[in-house]
Amino acid sequence: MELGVIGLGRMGRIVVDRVLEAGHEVVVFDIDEESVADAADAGARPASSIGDLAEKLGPEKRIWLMVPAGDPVDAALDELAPVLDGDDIVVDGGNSYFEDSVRRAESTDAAYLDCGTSGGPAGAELGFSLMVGGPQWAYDELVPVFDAVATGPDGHDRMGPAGSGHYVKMVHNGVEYALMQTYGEGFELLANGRYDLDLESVANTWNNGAVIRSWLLELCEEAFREEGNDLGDVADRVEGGSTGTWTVQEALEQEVPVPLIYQSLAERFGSRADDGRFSRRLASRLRYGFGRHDVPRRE
Ligand SMILES: NC(=O)C1=CN([C@@H]2O[C@H](COP(=O)(O)OP(=O)(O)OC[C@H]3O[C@@H](n4cnc5c(N)ncnc54)[C@H](O)[C@@H]3O)[C@@H](O)[C@H]2O)C=CC1
Ligand SMILES: O=C(CO)[C@H](O)[C@H](O)COP(=O)(O)O
Repeated sequence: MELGVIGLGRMGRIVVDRVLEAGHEVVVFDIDEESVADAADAGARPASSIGDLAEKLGPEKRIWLMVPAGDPVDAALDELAPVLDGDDIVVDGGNSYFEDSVRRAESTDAAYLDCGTSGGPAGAELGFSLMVGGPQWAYDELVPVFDAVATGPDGHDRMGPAGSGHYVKMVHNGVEYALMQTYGEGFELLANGRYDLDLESVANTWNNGAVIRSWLLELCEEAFREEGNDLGDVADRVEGGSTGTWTVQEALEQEVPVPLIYQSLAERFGSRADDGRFSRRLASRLRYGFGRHDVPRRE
């Protein structure tokens, strides 16, 4: 299969490498010329514009968008619109708002797959977890690509119609916020409690057989190992927040109580007052662990 990939940042580049590794052809474009040149060095065919990428793909186009959510997705779709028809397939693998994905699916001539992607840049070696929404035929057609990008055949599935992939990913991120918050609170109590504890050792011990073992807890262990028991100069400030805000808004609309997810989001907003909370500094460091997001550092 031949896949066009638009957006070659932390995530898009992993999509390219994994699809190439599985033996498929990849045509790439990014507004950053250096990223295109790097991907070409790795074996992809470079394109000089979105139009050029579409031309290189030939009549049945399979295109994966991995650009930041919001305007860049609409901008890419606007440029693709003149060359897309009903035999083509566009995947949006970013963290788009699900209602935007429903709108885009309705207004795009191609079959549109909204694909929630979890695993972050740290998941490059293992592969991602992919939550896909959209037409069944388009999902079936792209199974070889999803097999390559995900951990394997079990690492992806079709959730339902348009929007459902990004809806499931939105809720996933709400859960992610709450898990990070609860690990942060537990370690904050241990750090300020009555014993002088080695937190890396605690995390390591918990990760070996404890009920609360998890990948996020492994990333806690990594954070203590790399930053020190007191998290060194990691600042008390957690960025991000859009997907968690959507989760809470949707929960309010559906009248489903999600107090832990809301509280985790509120803690992030509260962190921007810079009052030195340990739990938030750990959450910030964990975002680097799985997402390679920048860690704000103390002066
Ligand atoms: N980093 C993470 O942990 C995860 C990120 N995502 C989502 O994946 C998407 C991409 O994220 P990252 O790779 O982390 O972002 P990134 O900022 O590392 O990469 C985005 C790339 O898109 C390119 N770009 C921007 N506008 C463009 C346009 N109009 N045409 C072509 N290229 C354009 C940029 O030059 C950049 O190379 C986002 O929606 C993000 O929320 C999803 C899961 C995990
Ligand atoms: O989707 C992700 C992980 O699953 C991304 O890392 C996302 O950026 C996390 O959300 P936030 O930036 O709000 O912390």
